[in-house]
Amino acid sequence: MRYPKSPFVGNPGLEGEILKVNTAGLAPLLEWLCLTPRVTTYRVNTRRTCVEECKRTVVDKLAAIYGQKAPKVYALSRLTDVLCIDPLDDENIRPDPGLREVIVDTTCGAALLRGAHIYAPGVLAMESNTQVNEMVNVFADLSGKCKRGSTARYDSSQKIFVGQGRTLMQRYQLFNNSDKPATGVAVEMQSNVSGVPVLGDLSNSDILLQNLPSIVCVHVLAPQPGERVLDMCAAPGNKTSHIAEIMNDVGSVVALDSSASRVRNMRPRLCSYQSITTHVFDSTKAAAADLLPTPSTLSDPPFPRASFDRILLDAPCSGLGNRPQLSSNIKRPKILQSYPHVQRRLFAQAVELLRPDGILVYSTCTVTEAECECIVAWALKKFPELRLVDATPRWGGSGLSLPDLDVSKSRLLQRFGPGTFDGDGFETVGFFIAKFQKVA
Ligand SMILES: C[S@@+](CC[C@H](N)C(=O)[O-])C[C@H]1O[C@@H](n2cnc3c(N)ncnc32)[C@H](O)[C@@H]1O
Repeated sequence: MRYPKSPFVGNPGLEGEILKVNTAGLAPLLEWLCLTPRVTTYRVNTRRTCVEECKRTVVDKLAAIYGQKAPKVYALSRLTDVLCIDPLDDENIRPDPGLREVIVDTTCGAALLRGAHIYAPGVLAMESNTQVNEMVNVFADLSGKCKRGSTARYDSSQKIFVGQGRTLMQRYQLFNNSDKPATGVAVEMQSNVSGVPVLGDLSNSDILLQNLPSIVCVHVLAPQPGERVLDMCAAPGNKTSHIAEIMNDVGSVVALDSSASRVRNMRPRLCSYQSITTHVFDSTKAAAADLLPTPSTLSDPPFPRASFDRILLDAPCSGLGNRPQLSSNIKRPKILQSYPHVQRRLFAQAVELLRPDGILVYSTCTVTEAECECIVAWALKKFPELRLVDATPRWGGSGLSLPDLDVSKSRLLQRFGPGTFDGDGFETVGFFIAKFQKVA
């Protein structure tokens, strides 16, 4: 089967929700969402190490796997904490008819195309008699109809070839019906059709696997040592740690998230930063108009008005910028329509909490007008005290223009989408960044 040209096959109602004004861009956008960003990026914790040091480690790992064919690893001239890994040159692999098959769902398939291995919960089906250490063809099931644990070959026109791997587990370990589901790598990928090197995730306290726009986003916020910074929707904390690193861990970074389990999971990773405090808190209630700033009111949410120098609102969103998207989990327009409501509520709190002259960055990992440019247009109308400022450093393209957001304003935004290459010429996931300053 051919790769899909839209993550919403057969769902025109949903497609219609994505770009309502700039409809000419819709078809290229949908096709682009299905494709894999082929450059892998890591953010380097420059408080602990440097890009050159990490580069040496990654180069050695790649050489051990790919020898002479190892892809290029390089730093970026304008972002001093990013390490990039190019795709392999000649990945033109096809399914080998002599091999047995493993089937994964589309979420797992997307991760494999970006260089991951298959973890046990990701395996939907493995043919009977597959042995440990056996090479297998790996397919992703686009239809969602493959039965978990099935033993027969999954004959479907709706499966796409993703790559080949070597099994580390057998069927009885994967589908054992016990209270303790299997964990760990089930199939170690050897190759994939995207050509993204199969490294798994090398993240540790020195480097973090992170998409380039997420790294750019915190540079746009540009926090300064000694400042008081609020990260309103912080979990899993990837941008929170970046904020603290740029501030040299000096000042105060307050990380809020409404999900208790997500905060619990991010705490161990953030506890080595002196400047970060984390709270389980609903940020739609983060501002308390009647509080005066005192050491105690500043330490726990809700917070007094105008009590932060900078605020990052990396809002909950439809996540449609994630690439590749072989088939979207969002099936109904109503779900898409629900996000702007909470985004506006969070935004209104951010404006209250920001001090005069302070900086607010609004970002999403999605591509819909309603969650990106429309929120900016709404905010500029609703809060005359805000002015839009240039979202630099710039790696994505301009925002889209709308009837109430002219080109002079949309140029200040940063949208990562089809055809918007960053300075070094590679494509990323979809993302949106807007930067505001509160007029004193
Ligand atoms: C896009 S994720 C944030 C990613 C994070 N900034 C990072 O880079 O690691 C959005 C987060 O918003 C949280 N969230 C949703 N509604 C919220 C609310 N009302 N208050 C605080 N957090 C909320 C979700 O639990 C989720 O963790």
